[in-house]
Amino acid sequence: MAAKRTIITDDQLFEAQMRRMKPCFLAEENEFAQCATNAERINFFFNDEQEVAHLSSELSRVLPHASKSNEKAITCRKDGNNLFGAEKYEEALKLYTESISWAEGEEEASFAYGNRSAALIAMGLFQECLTDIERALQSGYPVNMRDKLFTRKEKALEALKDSVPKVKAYEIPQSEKNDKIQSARNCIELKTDEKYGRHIIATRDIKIGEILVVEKPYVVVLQPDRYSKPSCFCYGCLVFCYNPIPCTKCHKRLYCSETCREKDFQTYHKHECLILPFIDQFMYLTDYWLLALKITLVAMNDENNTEPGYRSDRYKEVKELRTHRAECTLEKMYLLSLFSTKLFVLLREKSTLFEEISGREEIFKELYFCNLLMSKINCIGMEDWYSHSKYESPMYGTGLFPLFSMFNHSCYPNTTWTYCGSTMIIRAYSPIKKGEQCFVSYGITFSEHDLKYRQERLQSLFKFTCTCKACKENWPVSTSRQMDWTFNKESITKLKENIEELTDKQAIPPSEETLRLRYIVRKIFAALDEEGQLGCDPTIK
Ligand SMILES: C[S@@+](CC[C@H](N)C(=O)[O-])C[C@H]1O[C@@H](n2cnc3c(N)ncnc32)[C@H](O)[C@@H]1O
Repeated sequence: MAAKRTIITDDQLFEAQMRRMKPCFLAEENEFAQCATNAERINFFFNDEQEVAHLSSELSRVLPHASKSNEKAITCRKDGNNLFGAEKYEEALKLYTESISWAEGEEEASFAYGNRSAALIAMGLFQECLTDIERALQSGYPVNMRDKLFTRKEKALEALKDSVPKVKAYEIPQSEKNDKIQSARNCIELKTDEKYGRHIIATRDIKIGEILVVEKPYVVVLQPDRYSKPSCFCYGCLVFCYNPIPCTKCHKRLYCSETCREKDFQTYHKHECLILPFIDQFMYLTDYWLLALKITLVAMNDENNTEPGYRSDRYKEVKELRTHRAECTLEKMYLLSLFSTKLFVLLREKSTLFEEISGREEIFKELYFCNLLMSKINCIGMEDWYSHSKYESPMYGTGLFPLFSMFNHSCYPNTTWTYCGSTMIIRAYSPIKKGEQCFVSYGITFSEHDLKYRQERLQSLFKFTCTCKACKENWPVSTSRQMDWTFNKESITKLKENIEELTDKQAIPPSEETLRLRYIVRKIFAALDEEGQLGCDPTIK
């Protein structure tokens, strides 16, 4: 969903394809309209021999890139050594990671693990250093060179002796867990009515800063920008780590641990890995299509947990998320089916997916198409506020959070969310009274966008007319940009005067100072979560 809640598909690319395909659509429109199910729509192309032959020949012209190469591994390791010699440890570390991901065999990788452990200890990352020393030893690091690893190990152990482990993740305390909603605190409930569909209601007064939800995603994917160069983001769970390990088959995907690698490989990457060398050639297959593929593969292996209540970790809830299928034009369905077919031909020719799902192909096609539509309404671009400066975009991933998807939109929302790795934390952004609905913003707020823009966007993307207070009363957009705020005595005094307004009085429309304060509050939430330093009491006093 736009900006913060990002639309995953590249709309302009899609529009361009629509224009290009218009004559084909018009020629086949009536025949295509006869298809009754999503699977039939995909089969309209998938069973068309001419179409498939054309796609296959496109594929046969593609030269796959090398997956592993010792030559590249050695070059990266040597370049890393030069940077290490110049005391540029962080840059050296990246090259050692690259060397590890290119290495064809364990022996070559062992050298880079050993060297990376030296960069890690120099950066004060003692635990990571110890892990890499173990990896180097297990991969066959030469016996006659092991002494320096053992010396380094002793130093790292010594440094770790008095350190306090960091709290890495927040969990809702057992006594406050919601017994009907898996990822929620016991201060909200799920309701349904005609105007809002399903929505979230506060079951008691909630103070600003209180945590409402701590939700693990059903599926996440890493933003291409974060894996195109070797970085420190885990492809499986998106956490930041300094000493990732690569997929054993390709150099393109890195993981925080063996467990994460194995889990991602078994559910998804074993198929993706085989089509990766070809995927760049099919520019229309953006990460949006791969996300829908990942959701579908996870769903096909869903063990059908029958526990009562609303759960974030099963397909039953995902299947019931909105798709707005009825509002989708025939032309759009035509194009979505055609593109899905292209992905399926690629998977059939280059991966073992279709053999594995033999007998369940039609279910797969049906689910894939639904997930494609559903992702657009429900998946969310994940943004980090602090660590992104080195990357092209603050977006580091895209995720599907089923409970988050139960929150409706307001242009002046009373909740906001941040991330700790791939876990989402939703907090009260203003005080919420018992019985009030909890809203998030779908990236469209009254302070940034005027009423006309908001209504048009929300209608075209999410198919509803917003009736929040800001829309009904046509509040003016903010005159000063929130980003312009700077810390100084005067600005802090002004903000202090407005804390009461933010926490108790709720002036309507809110003043510029209150808007700034909300912005700062959100930054504080993000800083707490990104650093993984959430305390025991998540309420701001
Ligand atoms: C992510 S879902 C939210 C949950 C949804 N109400 C449901 O029943 O599944 C987004 C959809 O909810 C509806 N929606 C969201 N905010 C709304 C609002 N303020 N008023 C009415 N409908 C809203 C729209 O249909 C939108 O496409």
